[in-house]
Amino acid sequence: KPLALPGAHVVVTGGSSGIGKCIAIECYKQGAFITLVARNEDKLLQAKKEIEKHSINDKQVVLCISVDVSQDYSQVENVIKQAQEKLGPVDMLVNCAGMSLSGKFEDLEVSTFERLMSVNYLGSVYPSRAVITTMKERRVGRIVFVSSQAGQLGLFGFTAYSSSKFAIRGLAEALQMEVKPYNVYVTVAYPPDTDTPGFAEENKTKPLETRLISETVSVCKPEQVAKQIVKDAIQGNFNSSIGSDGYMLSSLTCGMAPVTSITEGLQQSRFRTSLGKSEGLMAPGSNQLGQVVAPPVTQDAGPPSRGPHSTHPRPGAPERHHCSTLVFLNCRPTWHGNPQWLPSTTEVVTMGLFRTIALFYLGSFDSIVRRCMMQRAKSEVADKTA
Ligand SMILES: NC(=O)C1=CN([C@@H]2O[C@H](COP(=O)(O)OP(=O)(O)OC[C@H]3O[C@@H](n4cnc5c(N)ncnc54)[C@H](OP(=O)(O)O)[C@@H]3O)[C@@H](O)[C@H]2O)C=CC1
Ligand SMILES: CCCCCCCCCCCCCCCC(=O)[C@@H](N)CO
Repeated sequence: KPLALPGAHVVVTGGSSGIGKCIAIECYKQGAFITLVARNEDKLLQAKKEIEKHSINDKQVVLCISVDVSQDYSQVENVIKQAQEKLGPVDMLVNCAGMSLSGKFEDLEVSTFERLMSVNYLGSVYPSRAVITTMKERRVGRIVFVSSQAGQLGLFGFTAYSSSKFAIRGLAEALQMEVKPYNVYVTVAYPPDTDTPGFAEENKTKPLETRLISETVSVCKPEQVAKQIVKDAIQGNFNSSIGSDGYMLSSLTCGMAPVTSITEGLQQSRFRTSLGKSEGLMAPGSNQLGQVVAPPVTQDAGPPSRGPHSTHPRPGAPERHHCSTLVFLNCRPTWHGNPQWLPSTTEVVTMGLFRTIALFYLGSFDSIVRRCMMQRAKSEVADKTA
């Protein structure tokens, strides 16, 4: 059953900026009471003012509490207690506080690994640990973790960041298995690069390779990311991703992630919609080094009508389901168990296609790395001769 946001208490860590702020706004617009958690008090008050502009009734409240979520569990526990005293038990916790630092493995300080692990990982453990008992007792709750596409695959420059975002997934999978019988649902979001103050900050020190690789997929608006996350959290979907590349990444890296909702299977319809917009995967263009990074298979830019997701059967093909959500749902009708556990032929074919596309991406990432290396070698020679 979807969580009803009107009157619900939503705690958003990292709610004073970027994606977290947009999530808070999205929930507030739907009638929730909000607690914002972050360190800087000025930013918190600023965000509170901005969020309050979107109120839909005069009872709604935005509470701000300043704390570092990565430092001391008892502090975080206290903050949650304060929030619950003022606004009642937490219905939804969004762990969005986080940061990114990139650089080559040997250039990153050892302390950076510790820092990212404590902010991104422990900073998600502490608030979750502080709300879980009450959620289980009440048989109500949503816990959202904000990972990243870089939490689904490791990329050049992200040795410290990716590992801290991968850790979140292990936590989330194990936790979901524990709390599902108590009607508490966990969501992990894997956003792509998103236009936020944090992203601008990160870009100041990003290695060229990391930037070029990231540029093969487009930058998202935080409002769009927030909308998707809130929607998936309300539904209780374990996975939350954006766009056609996000969908493919999630399919390819799903491992044995829990299937918490039938509507998750319906993501197929979303995939078709995002392909139709011909963004991301279909129009990556070329990068700074003048090299086309689009995998060859996507060059014709016409998969919505010709890809394996077409709802129109090829001429002469036997007619199958007239279901737009073909991939996950065309299970054999004689199957008496949960149809979700049985892959269809279409799904098997689709996964093969995704894997093939992924190999093209990986190939283009390798050549970006190689070209950057050669470019550097060249300019070093030029510097010496000059
Ligand atoms: N933007 C992007 O491209 C992507 C971002 N993400 C993830 O989404 C999340 C939000 O990112 P984004 O909106 O860009 O980030 P911003 O830097 O814009 O916002 C980060 C928020 O987290 C708070 N915060 C940071 N560290 C702490 C801490 N130790 N304790 C409490 N609060 C903290 C900040 O407030 P304050 O500094 O005052 O504490 C701020 O409110 C992060 O986890 C990020 O890794 C994932 C994929 C892509
Ligand atoms: C078949 C599948 C193909 C998929 C291709 C995937 C391409 C991946 C590019 C990933 C860009 C990294 C995003 C990290 C965002 C982030 O977390 C930071 N911006 C944080 O601030």
